[in-house]
Amino acid sequence: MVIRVAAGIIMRDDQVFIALRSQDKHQGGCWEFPGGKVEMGEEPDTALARELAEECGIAVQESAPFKLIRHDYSDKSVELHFFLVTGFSGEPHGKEGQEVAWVPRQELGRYTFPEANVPIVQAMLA
Ligand SMILES: Nc1nc2c([nH]c(=O)n2[C@@H]2O[C@H](COP(=O)(O)OP(=O)(O)OP(=O)(O)O)[C@@H](O)[C@H]2O)c(=O)[nH]1
Ligand SMILES: [Mg+2]
Repeated sequence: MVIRVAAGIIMRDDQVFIALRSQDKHQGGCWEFPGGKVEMGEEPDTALARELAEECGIAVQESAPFKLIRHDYSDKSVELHFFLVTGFSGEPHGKEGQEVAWVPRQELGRYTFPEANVPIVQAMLA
């Protein structure tokens, strides 16, 4: 079974907002682009808006599909719909208590992301 996920690369100026996945989660201890599972019958962009409101307390106003990545971890397979989020209201924060950071795009390589995110980080560094 493939798990569909929507995740947002939240950008302001040349900085990207990332969050730390808690240890008890899949890929815990890795940094992530905030987001979560697409529910049954839901569109990825709707899931994105819902998840970013829940996890970061923002309302998405401008987003565009960026990359679709299929990845098989040893324990699960994911289909990640990454969106570039360039317009939002509210100030992104760790609404669920997660550690967060604004990172200059060129410095994303210093953070450990899940394996599936490697092409995303590479694209951001290019
Ligand atoms: N949000 C997010 N998930 C990612 C990224 N990269 C990546 O491989 N994933 C994987 O995608 C899956 C979805 O993640 P999630 O745990 O955020 O889902 P969720 O918010 O609905 O969480 P929940 O099930 O704990 O309520 C996880 O298996 C996670 O490891 C990423 O950049 N952002
Ligand atoms: Mg999540």
